[in-house]
Amino acid sequence: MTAATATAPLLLEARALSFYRQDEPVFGPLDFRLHAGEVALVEGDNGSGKTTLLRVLAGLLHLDEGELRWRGSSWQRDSYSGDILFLGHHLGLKADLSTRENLAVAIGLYGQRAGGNIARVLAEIGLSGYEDEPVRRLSAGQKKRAALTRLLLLPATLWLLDEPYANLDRTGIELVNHLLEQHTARGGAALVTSHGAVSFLSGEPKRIRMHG
Ligand SMILES: Nc1ncnc2c1ncn2[C@@H]1O[C@H](COP(=O)(O)OP(=O)(O)OP(=O)(O)O)[C@@H](O)[C@H]1O
Repeated sequence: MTAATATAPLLLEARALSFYRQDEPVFGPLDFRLHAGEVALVEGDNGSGKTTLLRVLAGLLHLDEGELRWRGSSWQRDSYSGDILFLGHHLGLKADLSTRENLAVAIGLYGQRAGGNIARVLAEIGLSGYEDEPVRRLSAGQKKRAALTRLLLLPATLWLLDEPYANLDRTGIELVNHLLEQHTARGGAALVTSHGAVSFLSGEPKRIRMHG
């Protein structure tokens, strides 16, 4: 724990988490803590369970063993779902809707951060001129950017980002790091998986190792 996190509120605590498929262990037992203002890099080989862990935390898979606590209370999926934003391999975009329409759907489902503005956010994310383009006509990197706009508009405290840098060019990678910095500076936290080299703009992330 750094001096900064020593005083920051504890958001997420995982104790002896384990997950099995057909009685075969996928990961665990795993212990970690995440404070407000922290980014944790989830590390491990292909198939070590990084995506599975994020899906468990997002409430999409049932936890087999262990305990999860959120802000000091026992983890109840329904009670903190609005606090969590999961960005997975499948970006959760409707291909026939425009980027603007996709964002409106996400806001309708999860609410909107105070002061959020769709047009401004699309410009900030580098999608000016593509606001009304159906998502199926966007490049892979533009689709990733369209998905990332949710980070700017939805009100979550904990971001679960599975390979957020995939398909992004250099400015896109810097953009993700900038979003992470903004988010942690206002008390948010994030768990991030990445196979590529990650250079955080400042500081070193905490590391959660799926093996050893
Ligand atoms: N839908 C599924 N059904 C059955 N097994 C699955 C499923 N999804 C993943 N697995 C298995 O669970 C294990 C962990 O997969 P997971 O995707 O969590 O790994 P990962 O660390 O994210 O991998 P990668 O680095 O390749 O993205 C793997 O052995 C995988 O084969």
